[in-house]
Amino acid sequence: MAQTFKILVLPGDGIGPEVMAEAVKVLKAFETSGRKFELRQELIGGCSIDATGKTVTDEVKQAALDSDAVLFAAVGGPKWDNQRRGLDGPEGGLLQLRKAMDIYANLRPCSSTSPSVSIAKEFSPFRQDVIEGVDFVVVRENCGGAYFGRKVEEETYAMDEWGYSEAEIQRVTRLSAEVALRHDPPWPVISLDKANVLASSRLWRRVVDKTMATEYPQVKLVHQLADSASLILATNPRSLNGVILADNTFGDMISDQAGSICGTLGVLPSASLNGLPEDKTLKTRPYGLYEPTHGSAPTIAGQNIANPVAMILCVALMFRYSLNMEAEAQRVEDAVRKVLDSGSRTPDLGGKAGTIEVGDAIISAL
Ligand SMILES: NC(=O)c1ccc[n+]([C@@H]2O[C@H](COP(=O)([O-])OP(=O)(O)OC[C@H]3O[C@@H](n4cnc5c(N)ncnc54)[C@H](O)[C@@H]3O)[C@@H](O)[C@H]2O)c1
Ligand SMILES: CC(C)[C@H](C(=O)O)[C@@H](O)C(=O)O
Ligand SMILES: [Mg+2]
Repeated sequence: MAQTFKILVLPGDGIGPEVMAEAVKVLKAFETSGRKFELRQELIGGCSIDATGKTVTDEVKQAALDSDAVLFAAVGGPKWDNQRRGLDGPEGGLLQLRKAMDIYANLRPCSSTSPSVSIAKEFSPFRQDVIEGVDFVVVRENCGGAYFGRKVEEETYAMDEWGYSEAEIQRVTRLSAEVALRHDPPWPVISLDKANVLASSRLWRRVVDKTMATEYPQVKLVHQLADSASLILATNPRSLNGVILADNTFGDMISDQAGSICGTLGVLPSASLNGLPEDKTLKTRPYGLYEPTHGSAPTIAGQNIANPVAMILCVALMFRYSLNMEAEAQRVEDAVRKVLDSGSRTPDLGGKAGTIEVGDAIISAL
C-alpha cells in the first residue's frame, strides 16, 4: 500500500494563493506509486475572517494537529488593517496556529550554499566579498514573548507584556544547540538579547548560559546585543555564521533583515517546529508548519509576478524535517538553484519570468 502523508494547505491572502499553487505543483511531482500526498486546503487570515468571521477556526487548528505537516503561505492586507488586530486579525490566525501546534522554534536559514543566497552574487545590494560564505540559521522563539503577553490597548495608552519563563527559554536553547550539533564541527550559537535594558533579556541570557554550559559544553556560545547584531548583519554578516538564537521579536526582525542579503524576501523559507526529528522525548515526529519569511505582499498580488521560490523551498524543508525525505529535499533545492542560475527569475530578482513560469521551470529541473 502507498504511504500517504496528510498535508494541510493554507494559502491565505495576497500573493499566498499564487505562490502556494506553485509549491503544491512541486509537491505533487514527488508522488509515486509508493507515496501519496493527501492535501486538505483550508482558509486562514483575512479570507477566513470574510468567510467565517474568524481568522482561524477550531476545525482548521484541529486539522493542523491531525496532519503530518502544514504548508502555510501568507496572511494579511490593507482590507483588514483597520478592522481587527492582535490575535483576532489576519496575522493573529498564524499566531493562534503556532500556539495551538506549540511550534516553539522557527528555523530561518540564510546560507550562501543554499539556492536563496547563491543568486546573491548577481542580485544582492551587498558587495560580493561581504556576503561570500554567509551561512547562518536564525532559530526564533515562536510561541512567547511580546507576541503573546497580556495587552492593554486604550485610546491614549497601549502595552505589550514581553515575558518569558525559564522553561520557554530552555527548550528553544536546546533546539538551537541541537541544530548547531547537526554540523561538523558544531556551529556556534549566537544568542541575541537586550540584557543591558530588558529584564526578560536578562533572564534569557542567564537561562541560555546555564543550559548551554550544563547540557552543551561542546557548543561555543556567544552573546550579542540585538541592536549591534543588526549592524553586524549589515556590515560583516559572515561573523554571525552559526545558529542565531533570538526571542520572538528580535528573531522576527533579524530574519527579515537576512532578506537584504539576497535582495528579496521572496527566496527565504522557514520551518516552525516543536522539536527536531531526532528528538527522542517526542512521542511522534515533530509538528511542522512551513512558511516563507515574507508576507502577503498585497501590492504585487494577482499579477503573476510574486516569487514562488520561498514557498517552494518550504516544501524542501517539509521533506527534510517532517517527512523523512532528505534526498527529495535536496532535489528541490538543486532544481531551484538550477532555475535561478539559468536566469528564469521573477522581477524582485531583476528577471522577467512570471510566478507560474518559475514554478514550471523548477518542476522541469527536478
Ligand atoms: N507570515 C505572514 O503571513 C506574514 C509575514 C509578514 C507580513 N505579513 C503581512 O503581509 C502584509 C504585507 O506586509 P509587508 O509589506 O510588511 O511585508 P511583505 O513580506 O509582504 O513584503 C515586503 C516586501 O517584499 C516584497 N515581497 C514579499 N514577498 C515577495 C515575493 N514572494 N515575491 C516578490 N516580492 C515579495 C513585497 O512586494 C514588499 O516589497 C501585512 O498585512 C503583514 O502583516 C504576513
Ligand atoms: C505576520 C506576522 C504575524 C509574522 C510574525 O511577526 O511572526 C511575520 O512577520 C513572520 O515573520 O512570520
Ligand atoms: Mg516577520
